[in-house]
Amino acid sequence: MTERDLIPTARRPRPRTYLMCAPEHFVVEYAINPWMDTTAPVDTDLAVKQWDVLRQTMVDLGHTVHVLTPQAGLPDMVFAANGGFVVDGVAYGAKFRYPQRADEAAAHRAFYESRAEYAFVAPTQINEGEGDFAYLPDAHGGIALAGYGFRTEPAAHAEAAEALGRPVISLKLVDPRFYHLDVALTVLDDENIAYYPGAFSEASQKVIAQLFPNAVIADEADALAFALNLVSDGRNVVINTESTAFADKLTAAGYHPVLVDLAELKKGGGSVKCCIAELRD
Ligand SMILES: CN(C)C(=N)NCCC[C@H](N)C(=O)O
Repeated sequence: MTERDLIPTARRPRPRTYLMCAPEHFVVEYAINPWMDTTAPVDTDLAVKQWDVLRQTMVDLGHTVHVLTPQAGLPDMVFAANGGFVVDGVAYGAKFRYPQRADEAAAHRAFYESRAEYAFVAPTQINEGEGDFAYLPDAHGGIALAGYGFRTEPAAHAEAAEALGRPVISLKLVDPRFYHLDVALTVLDDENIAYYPGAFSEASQKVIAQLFPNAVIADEADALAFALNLVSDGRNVVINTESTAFADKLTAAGYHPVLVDLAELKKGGGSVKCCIAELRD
């Protein structure tokens, strides 16, 4: 028996393909979420160094990382998870809520359209990609979870269901500090999640509890540390260094946390997951 045989099947790592974009032009010059303070200094060089450690960490874990070319004038482009939602090679494109980020959508679209393995579906409804969509291939036959309330329109959930041919469960976000689904809920493996209940309406809390009775529960302090803005390959969970308390909860649940410092990018209102789109092809 090998060490791998001792890991429950659901918690075995699976090699993934990711899309990232270096924060070469990262600054906080507008405020479109409660974390952004245009008066606080930002060290762009430090942001690039921290991002590169994250990119290298994903490569060292055995994953494939594609990178987009960063564009001047698009300081939030580092948050590449917002550019689309890809399931089984179908890339449902993003349509950003705020004009400051609108031009990022074209860069993501060009990436998908340049690669034969993806079929791009242009959105008509406002949606911020994996910021508000998550996918679990082995839960309930393969379902997407989708947030609304701050950024993505509920109509985009129906559009995504039509584009991807998967059920999409709409969940209402109610706390502006957790303005995207991916700062309130995360996919840990192909069938289970972690989430902070207080970020959701009472009705949505009931929906999540019914679908995921074994979910790992985060508290407010975990959520404020952006602990849920993590990326898991099913076993290795890449999470920011501020989230040690939640990392301990993940270890207790059988996962393997890998800590990465992304403090500079938190000034833009994002962390690990925001920087990484998963390309499920
Ligand atoms: C998962 N992702 C991508 C996020 N949660 N995104 C962070 C976006 C931050 C940006 N300043 C904004 O407010 O749009």
